[in-house]
Amino acid sequence: MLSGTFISFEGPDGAGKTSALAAITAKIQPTLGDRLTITREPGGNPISESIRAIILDRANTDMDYRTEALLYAAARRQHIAQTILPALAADQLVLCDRYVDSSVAYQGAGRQIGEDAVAQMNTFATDGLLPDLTVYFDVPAEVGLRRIQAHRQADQVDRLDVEQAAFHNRVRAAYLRLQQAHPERIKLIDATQAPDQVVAEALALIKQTATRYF
Ligand SMILES: Nc1ncnc2c1ncn2[C@@H]1O[C@H](COP(=O)(O)OP(=O)(O)OP(=O)(O)O)[C@@H](O)[C@H]1O
Ligand SMILES: Cc1cn([C@H]2C[C@H](O)[C@@H](COP(=O)(O)O)O2)c(=O)[nH]c1=O
Repeated sequence: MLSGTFISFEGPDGAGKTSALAAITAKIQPTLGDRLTITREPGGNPISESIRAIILDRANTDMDYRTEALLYAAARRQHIAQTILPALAADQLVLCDRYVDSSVAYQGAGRQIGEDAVAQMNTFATDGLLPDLTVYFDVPAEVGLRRIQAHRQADQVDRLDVEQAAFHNRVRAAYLRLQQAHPERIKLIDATQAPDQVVAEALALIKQTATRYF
């Protein structure tokens, strides 16, 4: 029985998910202690982090798009089995930086494999496990890319960050379609706002869904 609460953070590159997650963790960790699991995709455990390194390595320019989609799904399956399910079974609040919506947006729309095909392929990996809440950090693609270029060292920019603007525009458009298709699960935040406001709105959504932890 999975009694915990599962919340994912989604958005285009540079939307501010990772910094918001760090700020939220600093605010709620003192209260929640070991009832809180913070994790990310691809990654979250040694096997999935190893797959992440292969996927994001800028040297892997010849990776086939379906190979890429399958590697994300493989990392996800391991993450679910080894990290997410045990945490939910232990009644924890799980906050995850990216999950299956990333595959639909990046591989389905960005790589143009097909959003339905990627969603279907991932039902095998997830066995139908979806977040109770997805906080979608919405920014125009060029805003996210400008942030990344302004703040990251050249060696921190990965294989997907260096994709062309058209790719990132397709990713953002797919996220907006997902949000419109699943408004009860996916809640949109205007992530062009100041960081403190973005964090306050994300935390309010988390508290609404995970009431009993606060
Ligand atoms: N609301 C904001 N306004 C301006 N800059 C921001 C905001 N939020 C985050 N940033 C800055 O933008 C950059 C990207 O933020 P962050 O790494 O949190 O984004 P991300 O969504 O996790 O990106 P990625 O998915 O590419 O890892 C960082 O340098 C961060 O300080
Ligand atoms: C889970 C997932 C991620 N991606 C992409 C999105 C980002 O460009 C990178 C992950 O890096 P981050 O800095 O940790 O956000 O991978 C993807 O294309 N498909 C996925 O399923």
